[in-house]
Amino acid sequence: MSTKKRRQRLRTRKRRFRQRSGKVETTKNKQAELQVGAKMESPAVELDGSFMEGGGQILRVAAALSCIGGSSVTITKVRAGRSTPGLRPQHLSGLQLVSDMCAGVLQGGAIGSTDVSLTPGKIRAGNYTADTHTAGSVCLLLQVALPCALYGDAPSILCLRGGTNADMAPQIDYTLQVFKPIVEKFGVLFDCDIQMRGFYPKGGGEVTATVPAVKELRAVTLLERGAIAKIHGRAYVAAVLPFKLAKDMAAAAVRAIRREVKELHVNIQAVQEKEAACGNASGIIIVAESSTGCLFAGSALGKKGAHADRTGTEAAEMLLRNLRHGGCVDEFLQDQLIVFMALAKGTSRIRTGAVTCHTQTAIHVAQRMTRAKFTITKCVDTPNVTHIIQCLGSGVPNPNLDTSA
Ligand SMILES: Nc1ncnc2c1ncn2[C@@H]1O[C@H](COP(=O)(O)OP(=O)(O)OP(=O)(O)O)[C@@H](O)[C@H]1O
Repeated sequence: MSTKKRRQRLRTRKRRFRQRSGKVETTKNKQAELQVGAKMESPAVELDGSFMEGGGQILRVAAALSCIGGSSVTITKVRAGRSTPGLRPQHLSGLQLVSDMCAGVLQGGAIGSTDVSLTPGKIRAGNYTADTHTAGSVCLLLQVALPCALYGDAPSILCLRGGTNADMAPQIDYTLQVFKPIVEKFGVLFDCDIQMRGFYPKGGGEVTATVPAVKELRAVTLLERGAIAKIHGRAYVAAVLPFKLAKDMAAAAVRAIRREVKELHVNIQAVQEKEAACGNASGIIIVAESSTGCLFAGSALGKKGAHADRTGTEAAEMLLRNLRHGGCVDEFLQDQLIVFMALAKGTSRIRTGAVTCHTQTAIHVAQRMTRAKFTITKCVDTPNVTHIIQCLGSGVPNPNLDTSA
């Protein structure tokens, strides 16, 4: 027998002996210990779904942080603040998606359910599909799944189906032009392709997001607004709606913005969506960029019987409202950044206008689910009143990636 083989045999014998005497950690033992450890470190959390905002956002923030942190979460009184309480298709598909991504156990996962719990397992990278089968927002599916995908062991590909431009949710253009460049500052990199736009009531939209895993997220400081340097936008009509509606929306929006912002050229493109759109719809998104890289948006969707002018003006007024306050993010981005602030390593500071109820709710959930600590400071600098949301993040490293590499 060769020396090499003899040594190998000896090592095997020694290991068997240590196993019998309980001195060695087999992979199985290690996993069991880790699981017990994870459970001990991450106690189950119970959340009241009617708290403050009382809507779907509580579910998304809680489920994403449960997946990443390993603590099970139970949410009672789901969406009690809404006229149709309980899980709707978008919320249910989002929960099922993250449950799949972390090989978790989802209880109460049914339309209308008002009590739901998620017991997460380990996040596994892969190709995942979620379909709301309605016009439920694909951007809100991304909102719950993106943080989880970041904590996988490799890149994940998410195929998300539903509405790309839905009401009361980010339009996909917002996700790509406002949300994406800002979360990149935390180290959140993803690509997103729009295969098909989908609208109310049919849905039928599809986007594919490719999300690389991260080792950890970094803290972000956004305190200086700078000057508004650029305003551009997109007014669209899809399918059989006349192109004139898009032009009218764009023109009305430009007129409204010009009343307050006189020194900048405002470029809003009118677009007719043809092949890659499912259903009749119209809408507009306008984005303003500041000299320090802050991004703000105003958006609106055309409604049956409403004039295109009205839709354009509505989006412009939303944008102007967000330009007036002097903060560095708009009223929607605030709440969408809370999860990343909570997960990041170090202290993030973000100047905002009035702190929204969605943001306060997200902070409440993030503090229940992680060790992150948030404070909000009001700053009066006449005529502006802004707030600084500060967060000492929990600095959660990705346990699924080899951080020594
Ligand atoms: N016009 C908009 N532009 C960008 N983001 C938006 C816009 N409107 C809403 N959002 C974002 O969409 C999310 C909506 O969360 P919310 O919980 O209200 O919706 P939901 O999941 O559809 O649940 P519910 O039906 O209970 O309201 C928030 O993150 C909010 O910031």
